[in-house]
Amino acid sequence: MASKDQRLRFLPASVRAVVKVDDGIAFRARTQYVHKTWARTYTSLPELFIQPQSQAEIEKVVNLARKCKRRITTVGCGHSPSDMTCTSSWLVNLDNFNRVVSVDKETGLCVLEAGIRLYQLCEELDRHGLAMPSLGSINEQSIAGAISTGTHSSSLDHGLVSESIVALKITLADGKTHACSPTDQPELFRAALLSLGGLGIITEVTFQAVPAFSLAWDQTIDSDSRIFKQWDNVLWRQAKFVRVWWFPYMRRAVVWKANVVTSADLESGKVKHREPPTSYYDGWLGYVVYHNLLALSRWVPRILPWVEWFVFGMQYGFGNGEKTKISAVQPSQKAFLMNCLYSQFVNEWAIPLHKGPEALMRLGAWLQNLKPGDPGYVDHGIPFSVDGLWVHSPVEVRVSDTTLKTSDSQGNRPYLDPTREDGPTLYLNAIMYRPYHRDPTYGSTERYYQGFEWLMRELGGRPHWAKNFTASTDELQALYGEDMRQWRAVHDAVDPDGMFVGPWQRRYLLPRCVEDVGKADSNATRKAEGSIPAQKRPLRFEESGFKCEPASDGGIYVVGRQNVAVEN
Ligand SMILES: Cc1cc2nc3c(=O)[nH]c(=O)nc-3n(C[C@H](O)[C@H](O)[C@H](O)COP(=O)(O)OP(=O)(O)OC[C@H]3O[C@@H](n4cnc5c(N)ncnc54)[C@H](O)[C@@H]3O)c2cc1C
Ligand SMILES: O=C1O[C@H](CO)C(O)=C1O
Repeated sequence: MASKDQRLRFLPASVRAVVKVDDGIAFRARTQYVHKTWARTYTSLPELFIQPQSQAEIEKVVNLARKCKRRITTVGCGHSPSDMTCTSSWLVNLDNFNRVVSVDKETGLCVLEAGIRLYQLCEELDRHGLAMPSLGSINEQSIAGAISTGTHSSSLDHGLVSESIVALKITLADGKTHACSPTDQPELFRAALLSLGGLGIITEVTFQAVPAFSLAWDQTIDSDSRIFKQWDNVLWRQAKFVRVWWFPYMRRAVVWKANVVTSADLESGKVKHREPPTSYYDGWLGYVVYHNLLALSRWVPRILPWVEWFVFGMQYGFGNGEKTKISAVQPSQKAFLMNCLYSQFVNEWAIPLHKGPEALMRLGAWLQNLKPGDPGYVDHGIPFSVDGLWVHSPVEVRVSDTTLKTSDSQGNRPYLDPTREDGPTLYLNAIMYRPYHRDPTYGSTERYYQGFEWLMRELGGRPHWAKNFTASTDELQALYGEDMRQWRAVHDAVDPDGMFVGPWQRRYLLPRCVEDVGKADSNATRKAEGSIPAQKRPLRFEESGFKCEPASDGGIYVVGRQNVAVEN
């Protein structure tokens, strides 16, 4: 193992002098760590990568950062598809602060160190006859990362993952760890429940688990017109968990639905666990075929409607209805999971549930360039050309209802919750894959998302924070109104010097700020934004004072500056 001096040898001498002081508490930091997001879409080179193993070590990191005037970004496992975990300053990761502190089998309340991954949590809960009430598509995320972005599953009986958090602890810029809950510092609690890394380091959560359960699920494929007819009364209420993948060119959709199997039925043997049927095409072959067809479509994008027909026909069947049905019975923590395939861009918005058929019909009419008289034609109204635009499949269609278990009055609704406060929410997630980590045909993702976002905005949508949306701070302020002001008020009180404001947080959460722009490094003097010569302005993300360059292995290299968190 490299000595501490070796691990820190690339630090500026002034910083090295501060972090080397031995006070008996470990500082597990190293330089030259390359941070890549899961999709390898974004890369950055933090000055330090730090993996603390105890609360005291976490507090020490914050105190040292303050002394060294460094900003802190926290990363879970980097599964957020955006550059929200990219920094050139200090990157903190709690993979080694991931224990289960306590489990109460009777109440289901568990105290967890915040770095625990969801798969570790599910395994640990299962040992105690407990489970997470619901899961999204994967179980890789850290619990802190999942709640911090508003991660959700698909069920009208559930809201965000954060609705299962009944209390938490967060280490703030003062270097102290604060406890909060709906009754203890409720403003801090509501701000921290969905905080996008911008408040402090969440170190511990109290999680409400439920008795372990299995799911009996089935999956069928049908035409979207039939699905739209059932939308309001049947589709989303026919089972406890329902999720849909919509194929814009074939105008078909896969409907996956699952109900809880009673433990009595499992114990008596009336219902038995069984895996779904597989065909020769599932698994490796289907994975490789789709990947290579997507790669080919980078050069010949017009094959994409055919690829959609072929790939999903091979996987789910070319017909519609009952004959396409498959089913299984699995423990919940397995049944929820799906193979999310390849590196991807994802742009997901939350709109009112009842607007779903309109949204998909208009999106379909736009993407297919339908004309009056064509089957499925509606006036989409999207003011962007679709000429030469071909997109990937599917669009994920999911639901939640955050009004059942959270509210302002109960003190547990996150200020930055993007879902509806007046009823069920529909999420539409537009996926564009990056085959072999290469972007789709030049400009196609941007144009797809331009049209998609325009429609989502028109239908009253708000973006999923983790994904690849475009919105200005002013727009987000308008979309969240008083809630955004409340979040900022908490932020300004607990992090007045912006220690936890990385480039992403600056870009989206705080009012346009001139202080960073023009700073080349920590010694640079402040400049008013207006005084920066045009040619020196970074091309993208200019309000964050960062620039982004193409990375040599695909994706974007986020180049930052060692911004000081506190002025001398
Ligand atoms: C394949 C795939 C499938 C996905 N499926 C779903 C899905 O079904 N539903 C859904 O809603 N989303 C989904 N997502 C998005 C994913 O759930 C979120 O991006 C989640 O935040 C990732 O967790 P993470 O641990 O990787 O966090 P990161 O991406 O590392 O971080 C996310 C945010 O949390 C902050 N953060 C992390 N740890 C802490 C901490 N200890 N204290 C304070 N802040 C912290 C970070 O600073 C950052 O702002 C999916 C993403 C992928 C790549
Ligand atoms: O962001 C996400 O990626 C997967 C889809 O591939 C998923 O379900 C998300 O949410």
